[in-house]
Amino acid sequence: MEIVAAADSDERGLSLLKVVTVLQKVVVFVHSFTINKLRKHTSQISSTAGTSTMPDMREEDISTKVQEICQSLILGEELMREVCDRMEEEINKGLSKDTNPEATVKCFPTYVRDLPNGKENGRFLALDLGGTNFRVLLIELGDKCSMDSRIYAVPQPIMVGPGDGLFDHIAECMASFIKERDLGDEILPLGFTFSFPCKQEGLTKARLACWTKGFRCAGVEGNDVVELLKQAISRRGDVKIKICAVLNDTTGTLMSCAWKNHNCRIGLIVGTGTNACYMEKLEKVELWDEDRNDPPQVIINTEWGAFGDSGCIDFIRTEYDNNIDRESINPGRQLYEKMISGMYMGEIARQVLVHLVSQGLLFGGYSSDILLEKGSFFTKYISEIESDKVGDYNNCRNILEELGFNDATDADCANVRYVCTCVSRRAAYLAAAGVAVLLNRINEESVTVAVDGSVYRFHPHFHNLMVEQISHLIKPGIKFDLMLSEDGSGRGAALVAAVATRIAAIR
Ligand SMILES: Nc1ncnc2c1ncn2[C@@H]1O[C@H](COP(=O)(O)OP(=O)(O)OP(=O)(O)O)[C@@H](O)[C@H]1O
Repeated sequence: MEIVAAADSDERGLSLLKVVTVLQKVVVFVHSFTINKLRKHTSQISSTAGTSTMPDMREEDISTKVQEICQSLILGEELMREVCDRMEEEINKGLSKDTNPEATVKCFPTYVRDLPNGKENGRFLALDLGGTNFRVLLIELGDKCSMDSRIYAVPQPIMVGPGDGLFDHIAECMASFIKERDLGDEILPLGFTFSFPCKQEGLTKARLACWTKGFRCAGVEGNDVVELLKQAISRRGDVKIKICAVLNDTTGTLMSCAWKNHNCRIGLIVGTGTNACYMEKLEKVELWDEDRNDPPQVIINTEWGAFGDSGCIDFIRTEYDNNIDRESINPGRQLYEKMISGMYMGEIARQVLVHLVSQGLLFGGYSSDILLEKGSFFTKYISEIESDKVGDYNNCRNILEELGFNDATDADCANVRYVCTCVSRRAAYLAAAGVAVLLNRINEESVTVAVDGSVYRFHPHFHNLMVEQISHLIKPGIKFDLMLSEDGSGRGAALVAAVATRIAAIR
């Protein structure tokens, strides 16, 4: 009796399932029919409007609803100028003695007072820690620069484990590099590129202010990272080096470019994180309490990734930015960085895509499990999708297949591309706002900005978008160019060490 009843209810369940499946199909059909109608309607509206703010794509392919949802990511001229004004205010706060303790853009003086003259020479070691990989480099400066380097992974448990573990790992990689190249007998000068916010107290003393970019090693914040490195080296006892300088990758980028380009005054990174440094007149650096002799200037490491942590750019932040911040390992911190850099851009795009799906505006309203996973939409996908020619969705389709969407329509692809375009354009414009503020401060007739980082390097339009926006925001009469700076963290570190040695020899 019981068994029959169970079979009965199973059958009823199955029939119910069939009805639900048919209903779902009807809903999907009606839904995509409605969306297509809506798209046709939108394309008429757009073509009569005759304007396109996205020259690299056909805006008429994008539904009004999708455009409305992405509107919060679009920054018009007025907003951009407001961002610049607030960045200017925050930099002034960072440089002034009274306001620096509460400032979010810390503007740390780097103790690098001079740029290379192009005649630097010798052999140097460099360590580069600050993002996705850790590298050890051997650099030979002369007429040309030759470099030998090796990349070492920093395993995730080390990134969030005890500080000693991190520095032991660095020392171990360095020891194996030195051994492999038989450099044991030479005491080589070393530049340590450590690209996290540090308060420098000298050219070889840098206290970590706070970890960023996914690192969180205990016992390092507040301590001198050069000292921690020295301790790790002495724990091993098999490495002989002379640490000549600790620097940030922005400084390395600026120095590396300035080696041959004497107009270079700004270093910019748009990679895992974002940051910039620039050459500032000492008279504007109230914080500076060392000698004010020639040269009366110092490179300032702005640490602008933290711009907005005071709430001053909340007026442009979106629900997607809030979600990303909330789910990050450093909520409330590095808010400007979280809108710009490679660690977050893909995730911003994913958040928007998931929202569009939930509104029934993408993929017939059905997501894939992969798209719902945090971090599944890589920032490099944005570059790849935007590299497709207008109207061609080759890369886009491949990526969507990787994400579990095998039947994406052209309209889906156009919408995905539109989202990517909005996210990358906003990132490029925001980075441009910061650069424009620095150019206006420097106020020289012609300035080269040295840029590094995979987002700037590989995104197909990032450079052009930045140039376009900087041109709008700088004072008339200033000329600038953005130059890809090759290997700031290696060659730049060697150059800082070389310039420091030169200055020390003169004094
Ligand atoms: N093709 C690409 N287009 C856009 N972004 C990319 C691309 N490839 C990698 N990225 C992003 O660039 C970031 C890595 O940048 P980069 O290679 O400059 O690393 P890094 O030197 O470790 O970072 P940082 O300079 O901030 O310390 C990652 O977040 C990654 O998502």
